[in-house]
Amino acid sequence: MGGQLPADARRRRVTAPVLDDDLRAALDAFAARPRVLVASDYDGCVSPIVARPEDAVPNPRSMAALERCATAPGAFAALVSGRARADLRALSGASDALTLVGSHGAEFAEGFDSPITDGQRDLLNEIIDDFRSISARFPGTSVEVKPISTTLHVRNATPDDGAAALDLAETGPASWDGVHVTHGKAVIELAVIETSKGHALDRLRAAMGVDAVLYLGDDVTDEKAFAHLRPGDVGVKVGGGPTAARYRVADPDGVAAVLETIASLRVAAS
Ligand SMILES: O=P(O)(O)OC[C@H]1O[C@H](O[C@H]2O[C@H](CO)[C@@H](O)[C@H](O)[C@H]2O)[C@H](O)[C@@H](O)[C@@H]1O
Repeated sequence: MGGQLPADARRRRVTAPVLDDDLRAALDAFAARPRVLVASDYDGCVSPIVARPEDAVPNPRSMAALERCATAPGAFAALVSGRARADLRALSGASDALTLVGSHGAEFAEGFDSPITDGQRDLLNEIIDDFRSISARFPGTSVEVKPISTTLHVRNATPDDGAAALDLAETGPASWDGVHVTHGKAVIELAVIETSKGHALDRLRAAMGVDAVLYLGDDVTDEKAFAHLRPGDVGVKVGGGPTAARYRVADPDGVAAVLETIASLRVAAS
């Protein structure tokens, strides 16, 4: 039939998106560096975006590839997520070989750099109360509570209700002193300390002593990570939208293809 791909190519498209030549060349060069860190965002990258945050299961191909990277000589692997670190561990099922950073880059295995003050704890509780009042008014919205932040989810609300709920959050607690605002996919998130996935990558780069970093991300918060990449690093934006990343894949299957490629190259090299 005119224009139809051969059966093996159709199968390949479903199971393994082909990486474009520029990205494939960048991955080859990256994998040849002596010490590397392979890091990815979780939601929208290793896991597809789903209706309920608690249902965000990982793509097993991506997790297997990350685990292979983590145990290959000279390679490290990390998940850097907006999730609470404990939730990230539970959802991803990551082994201890993987480095997990939660709370948008602020929460490491050792905890936070400095514990939040009593004043910040009170502020967080006020924001949570306000979010809960907003959520009670708009069906389909929900509130996620994390160690230093809270998220108002509107994915399951009608467009009008979602917009109204977000507007109340913006004009309410998002405008309070000491509150740090992150916009995401059908969410607004308010934190009581500043967070940065870019600073998290800097810290991992120094601690691991790596020559290059690969980072995959799909959301606004990942732009802080892309902004901290250096020559020889590889930034991969997942999906559409403006980005500072040089490369792009379409979706979590593309993420799996990137991670499997790096894992195979590193294992083959060893
Ligand atoms: O940095 P990430 O790992 O990408 O985390 C960002 C936020 O992800 C979660 O929310 C997003 O994914 C949900 C599940 O697919 C989806 O329902 C929601 O609409 C998305 O915004 C998570 O719940 C947040 O806490 C993270 O900050």
